[in-house]
Amino acid sequence: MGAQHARDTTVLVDMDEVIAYYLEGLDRALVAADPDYPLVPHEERTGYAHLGGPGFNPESLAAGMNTPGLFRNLRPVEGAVEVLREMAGEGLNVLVVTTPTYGNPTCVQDKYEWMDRHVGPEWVNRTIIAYDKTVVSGAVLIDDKPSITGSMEPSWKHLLFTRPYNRYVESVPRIEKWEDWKQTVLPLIEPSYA
Ligand SMILES: O=c1ccn([C@@H]2O[C@H](COP(=O)(O)O)[C@@H](O)[C@H]2O)c(=O)[nH]1
Ligand SMILES: [Mg+2]
Repeated sequence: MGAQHARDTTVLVDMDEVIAYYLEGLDRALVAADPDYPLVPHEERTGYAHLGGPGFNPESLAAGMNTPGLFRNLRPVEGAVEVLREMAGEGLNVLVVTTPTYGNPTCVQDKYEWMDRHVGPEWVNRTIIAYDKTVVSGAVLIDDKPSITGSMEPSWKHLLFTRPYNRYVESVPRIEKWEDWKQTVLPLIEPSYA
């Protein structure tokens, strides 16, 4: 049996900070692990890895990141679930691609359960949990991380999902909010969709 979808019509979508508010959940876990943890206001984050204020304790950060259940309780980003369904409804092959937190004992299961609960059971097997996103084939990857590298030359074009800490990045085309998906995603995929 041949492949059902062409790479050219495959849209890859990141999870943390793109469809689910990871940092909100992390802040809750950090304060629970260490009530004195110096949280960084999200608007003041200067980079992807800026997860602690002055004098933060790396052990507290690890305890927060590895808190069981952290990934199960994240709030969906406004419009994200609707757009995932809308893109799929337009015939695009939509896959969610997300990096796990290795030290968090429930991260992988939580991510699948989150997809089941918020997007629908048919999306569980559309969810790829991978450290190396470059091995996943697609036309576009919508991701908030400014630089995504791995073992391969990616097949996809990176569309940067705007978050406060990546607003200084100029080298990557961006999508500001989910309602802009048609103007930003469609021109990067098969011309017949644009
Ligand atoms: O601002 C952030 C957001 C996430 N992380 C860590 O990365 C993974 C998820 O990575 P994706 O690139 O969104 O797939 C998350 O589990 C955290 O461990 C981060 O360090 N900073
Ligand atoms: Mg992300």
